[in-house]
Parts: sequence; C-alpha cells; structure tokens
Amino acid sequence: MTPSIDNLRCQTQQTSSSAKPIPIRHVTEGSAISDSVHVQRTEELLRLPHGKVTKVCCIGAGYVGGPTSAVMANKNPDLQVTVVDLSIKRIEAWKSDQLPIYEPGLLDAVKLARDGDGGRKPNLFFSTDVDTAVREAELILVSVNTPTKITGTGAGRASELSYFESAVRTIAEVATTDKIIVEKSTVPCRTAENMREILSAIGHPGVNFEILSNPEFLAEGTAIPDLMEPDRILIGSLNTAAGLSAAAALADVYAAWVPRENIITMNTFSSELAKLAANALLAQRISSINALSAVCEATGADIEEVSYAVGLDTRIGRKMLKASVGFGGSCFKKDVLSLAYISETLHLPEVAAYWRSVVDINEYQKDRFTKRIIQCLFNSLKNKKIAILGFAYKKDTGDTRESAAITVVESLVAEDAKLSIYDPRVEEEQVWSDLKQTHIGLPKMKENVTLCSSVYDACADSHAVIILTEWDDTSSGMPRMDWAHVASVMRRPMFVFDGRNVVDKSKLEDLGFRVECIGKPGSASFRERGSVPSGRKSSQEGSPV
Ligand SMILES: NC(=O)c1ccc[n+]([C@@H]2O[C@H](COP(=O)([O-])OP(=O)(O)OC[C@H]3O[C@@H](n4cnc5c(N)ncnc54)[C@H](O)[C@@H]3O)[C@@H](O)[C@H]2O)c1
Ligand SMILES: O=c1ccn([C@@H]2O[C@H](COP(=O)(O)OP(=O)(O)O[C@H]3O[C@H](CO)[C@@H](O)[C@H](O)[C@H]3O)[C@@H](O)[C@H]2O)c(=O)[nH]1
Repeated sequence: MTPSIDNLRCQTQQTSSSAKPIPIRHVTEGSAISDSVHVQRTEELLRLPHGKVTKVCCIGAGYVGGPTSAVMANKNPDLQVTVVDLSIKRIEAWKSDQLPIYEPGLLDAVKLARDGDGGRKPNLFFSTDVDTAVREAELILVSVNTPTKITGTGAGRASELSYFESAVRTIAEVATTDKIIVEKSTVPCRTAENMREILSAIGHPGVNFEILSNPEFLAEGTAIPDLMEPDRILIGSLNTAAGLSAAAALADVYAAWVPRENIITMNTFSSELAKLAANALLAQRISSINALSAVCEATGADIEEVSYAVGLDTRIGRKMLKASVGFGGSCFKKDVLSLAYISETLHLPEVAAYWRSVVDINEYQKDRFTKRIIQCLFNSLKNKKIAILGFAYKKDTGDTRESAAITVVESLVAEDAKLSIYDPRVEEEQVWSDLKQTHIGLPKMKENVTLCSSVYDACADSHAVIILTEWDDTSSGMPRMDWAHVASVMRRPMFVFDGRNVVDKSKLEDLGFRVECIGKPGSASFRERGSVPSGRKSSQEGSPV
C-alpha cells in the first residue's frame, strides 16, 4: 500500500517521542525490497521509538563535519556534539585556534560551542577516540570523504566508498545500543541499502540501526551562512514507522534553527540521488555558460552580457552562470562522474554520456584558456616569467582540490615557463603537494615554480599575469590591486589573462595591458587602436605608469 501523507504524519506522531510531527512535503514509496525487509522488524522497532537526541557523534572532521557540527552544537546548547577523526593532526588543529580549514566565520562558531561563553557550557568536542564517541551517541553523522576511485573497477569515475564503509563497520562493531546513522557524505544512490546489509550482518544482536540520508549542500567559502540558513534540509528515510521516527528525531535537531517548512523528507534513494542531481545540475550550468563563452570569443559577443540577459528569465535565474577558467572543488567533478558511472552501470549509456560531457566541457575550458595564453605569448613560454594569482579553486577557501590552477600550472610548466604563484590562503605545503601529483613531477616543478608571499612580488618582472582565483577580500585581492604599480614592474608587452573576469578590462587597457578575459573579445585590436605604450623591458627601467 502506498501510504498517504496523512498516514505517514500519523505514524510519525505515534512512533516519535517528539511532540511535533515533521512536516512532510513530499514522500514517495521506498523500494519494495527494502521496505519488505524492514517491515518484518517494524513491530520490534515500534517498541523502541527514537526519542530526543542528546548526544551526536560526527565521524569525519573535514570541510563538512567540522562546520556542520559547529553550527549544530551552537544552535542546540543542550546537545553534546563530538567530532571524531582518524587524523590526530586534524583533531589537534580543531582544538586550537589554527583550525585545519579556512572558512569565514568558522572560528567564532567553533569557539562559542567548543570553549563556552559566559553561562554557556561547552558542547562541542573533538577527539580521535572514535569508538567511545560512537558508543555514547544516539545519532551518528558520517561525514567522511568519498573521493573518486583511483584504481580498480570504475577507476576515475566511481565513488570510493571504502572510508564510508569502514566508518559504518566501526559503528556496527562498537554499538551496544540503538543508533541512527546519518549519511552526510555524498554517496551513490542505494548506498543506504548496502550499509543496512553490513549492519545487520555484523551488528550486535538486539541493536537496531536506522539509516538516514541527509546530504549536505554547503559550498566552501560560504559554509557558515549556508549552514545557518540552508535552502532546505533533506532527510531520506524508509517509509516505515522506525524510519520516519528516526527522520523525526533528526528533524528535531535541525528545527532548533531551520524553519520546519524547510525540512523535507522523502525516501532514502531519492534523497541520495537528489544530492548528486543538485551538483550535476549546478555543474551543468557552469559548463553551459563556459561552452557559450567559447562562442562569445569567436563572435565578439560578451559572455557577461549574455549571462545577464538569460539570467533575467526567472525560469533560468542568475546564479551559477559566471563563466570561468573552469569549475574546481572536491565535489562537482567527482559527483558528476559518479552519476555518469551509476548511469553506465544501469545500462543507460546515453545518460552517462550526457553527464560526462559536463566534465568534458570543463576540461576543454581549462585547455582552451591555456592554449590562448600560449598563443598570445607568441607560442613560446620558454623561460618567460609568468605570475599566477590564485591557486584555490574559488575565493574564501584554502582548498585546492581539483583547482583549475593545478591544470593550468601543469600545462605552463610543460612549456618551460617560470611561474611565480601567489595565493593569500593556500598553504605552501599544499601547493607543492598538488604539483607533485602532476605528470611533471616535483623536481621540475621546483625548478620552474616560485611561491610568493605578495601579489606584487609575483608580478615583478613578469611577461604575463594570470588570474585563476577571484580573491577580493584583501587589499591584494585581484580587482583591488594597484595595477599601475604592477604595470611599472612588468615586462613589455604586458599581458593579463583573467580566468575569472574580475578585472576592469578597459581600465587595464588604458594602463597599457593587453587583457584576455573569458568569453570576451581580447585586446587583439590593440595595435589598430594604436594604444600600445612603448614601455620598458623590465622592472629595472623607467618610471611607473
Ligand atoms: N567539501 C564540501 O564542500 C562538501 C559539501 C557537501 C558535501 N560534501 C561531501 O561530504 C563528504 C566529506 O567531504 P569533506 O570535504 O568534508 O572531506 P574531508 O576530506 O575534508 O574530510 C573527511 C574526513 O574524514 C576522515 N575520515 C575518513 N575515514 C574515516 C574513518 N573511518 N573514521 C574517522 N574519520 C575518517 C578523514 O581523515 C577526513 O579528515 C564527502 O562525501 C563530500 O562529497 C562535501
Ligand atoms: O557561476 C559559477 C559558480 C561557480 N563556479 C566555480 O565552480 C566551482 C564550485 O563552486 P561552488 O559551487 O561555489 O563551490 P563548492 O564548494 O564546490 O560547492 C558545490 O559543491 C558542494 C559539495 O557537494 C555542494 O554542497 C554545493 O552546494 C555546491 O555549490 C568553483 O571552482 C567556482 O569557482 C563558476 O565557475 N561559475
């Protein structure tokens, strides 16, 4: 029988000790297999309704686990939240004021809950003792990494679920009381079903586990506002009394700060797939605008104007339509490829090809940008000094995972260019670690790359400046830089390749720069306009522009 919404509300009320039912905006029937398996246990579980959660354990102290737990603890002063990780270094950093990740507003959020304030008791803890935290918690958020597999079946496409499975096995092995396990990590559709099988095979007899899908939608750089005011909280559960009861318990935790109407529930598989779908659609928008940027460059149209015009259509909207050197980050490529791989395994090759093309266009965009640089610099980069401004995959984060900068740097060093990299947030160690993993290898990278602590040092004596991250929060942020000073220290002709469309092109052209932006006509007509200043050859000569 397909349960009606009212039926489900009723079940939720009966089985949850929380007073208020969770509003159910959309509920569909779970898979026949999972429901029938669960139905056999429903009666037993009905006697063990999930009450109010008092202790939460978050496995994985990364970009999701840390900020999510901090906000959850902040907003629920009576809840004890313990974040655990296998990495001692990471946990020690979370206990200090030098947090392991940079995120605006994060330190304040962590400190308030971790250290307490006035009458407020500390309720956020960080530990490497995974077993104890798991054993004590009623609700466990699994926020471990699920990167793309690098070897074996599905390498380069499928999600690597070993960290996730290992966390679930730990829970099964150490739990002696019932647990609600929450998939916070992004996982392929039907992962909950597989984990259920592991739990029932190795869990202690009499211990009940309920698995919920509760994907995270925060974006780095805006994690705190995203968590404070999420567009929606999505909870996937089985359509059983126990499943809905667990969903209600989790919803109660979020309801401390998220309006109930923004907390939606649905079946587990829909929720798992919705996360992949959201990232695929967001990435698809960027690839669409980037594909159009190539058309703009070939025709003289301006991508910013095109983006603005189409974005005014309320059906399209203006967000995620900024043309760039290509999207980066740990999620988009991984999740789109995961969706493509799932489609492939479901014998849907056309669907798989469609989603793969989103990633293909992204690779094409990075390649196109690099080729344009080489071409503009007269097809030879050998020993030319080039400034790279920005190494993070976006502003307001020190994260470099899948950053377009890594690909661009690799291609330029392959041409024997000498690069000076500046990024205000990325640690030096991280840059070398990323460059080490390229085909070029570390020795050659060390020979050709210098890391600079100031934007002006990076630009000194360079033939070209390449903007790869849209930093704008500091006085040295790219749009606010003193470009006249930069002009005074660069070689002639001076090139700026703006991979983020952040500079004022005409202002820079007035200063004598040749500017190449994404999806805009370049300064190719410069010579016709006769405005190339007969500048100096190096920083050592002449007066500032
Ligand atoms: N980064 C984001 O902005 C973002 C946003 C939404 C969703 N996600 C998803 O959330 C998940 C986590 O992403 P992240 O960026 O926080 O990853 P991360 O690599 O920053 O953090 C994961 C942490 O989990 C720890 N870990 C791994 N296995 C463990 C285990 N068995 N026990 C204890 N700790 C373990 C690792 O040591 C690491 O510190 C991924 O599935 C990702 O796709 C990420
Ligand atoms: O119009 C745009 C918007 C973004 N980007 C680039 O796209 C990448 C991703 O940006 P963004 O989505 O802002 O950051 P992420 O932190 O990767 O967040 C995405 O991935 C997360 C992990 O799954 C999801 O939770 C978020 O909802 C989703 O936005 C970055 O390189 C951006 O520079 C563009 O090129 N143009």
